[in-house]
Amino acid sequence: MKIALLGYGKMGKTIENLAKQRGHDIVIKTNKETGYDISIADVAIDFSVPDAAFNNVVKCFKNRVPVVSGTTGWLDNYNKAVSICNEEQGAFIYASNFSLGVTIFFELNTQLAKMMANLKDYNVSIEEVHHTQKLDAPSGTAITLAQSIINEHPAYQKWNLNTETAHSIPITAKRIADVSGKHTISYSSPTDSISITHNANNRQGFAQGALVAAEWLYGKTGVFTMKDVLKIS
Ligand SMILES: NC(=O)C1=CN([C@@H]2O[C@H](COP(=O)(O)OP(=O)(O)OC[C@H]3O[C@@H](n4cnc5c(N)ncnc54)[C@H](OP(=O)(O)O)[C@@H]3O)[C@@H](O)[C@H]2O)C=CC1
Ligand SMILES: O=C(O)C1=N[C@H](C(=O)O)C[C@H](O)C1
Repeated sequence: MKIALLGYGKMGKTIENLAKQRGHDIVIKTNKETGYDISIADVAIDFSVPDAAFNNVVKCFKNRVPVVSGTTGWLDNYNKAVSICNEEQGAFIYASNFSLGVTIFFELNTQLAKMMANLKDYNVSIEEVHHTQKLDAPSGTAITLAQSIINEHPAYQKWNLNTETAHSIPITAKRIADVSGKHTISYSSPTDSISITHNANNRQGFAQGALVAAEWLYGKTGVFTMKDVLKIS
């Protein structure tokens, strides 16, 4: 496939290397909003910055170029993007975390929240740790995890960053040099605790998941998730 990389930073470069190994051609790599013709690409992969992602994906929809986006911190505009994608008959996959392990971890989190829903002694908390260049906090992955718990657990209605309030899931965000991404969900009672953790050893897993998603999306129309790509029911 001819791939456009919208965002050529840490992730863009990691995806470029893996895409070449998988036999793809990189026809656009850009850190800017303008100055390229997106229609020459078979598929676009957006790992840019929160302020740019919405415009990047809309440009792809309007040019009927399927687009995979992993950029976090722009999800207030996600529903608008979905509407435009459907109007323009585009193709779109967004994931706050493309690693195959996290796609499974999201399912474990949902199942654990269901099991904990009636156990009033346990309080949940989320911790995420990332490298110091990360622009957004909490991470997109932590927000996805919190939202799934809120959907399943009657005690929680919202999440809070670095503060604890009633009916709220506390999320702690830590920034430590060179950490690719670590997420832990903990349920603690006065007598014991249960934690599940996903740790990204490097960025290869995110890149692999994004490329698998792009290969799957090519030739399709509609809005999908990684559960569709990996056939998780
Ligand atoms: N979903 C997932 O699995 C993952 C998501 N991410 C997310 O992906 C995003 C990128 O991460 P990462 O590569 O580490 O970040 P980087 O900062 O290394 O790269 C982002 C790049 O986007 C560029 N950029 C700025 N404006 C635009 C624009 N208008 N169009 C295209 N590119 C632009 C920046 O250029 P300049 O420096 O010149 O401003 C920079 O090179 C983040 O939001 C991060 O949270 C990261 C890893 C995994
Ligand atoms: O910025 C990053 O690096 C990452 N961002 C994503 C997020 O915000 O969840 C995914 C991953 O944890 C790496």
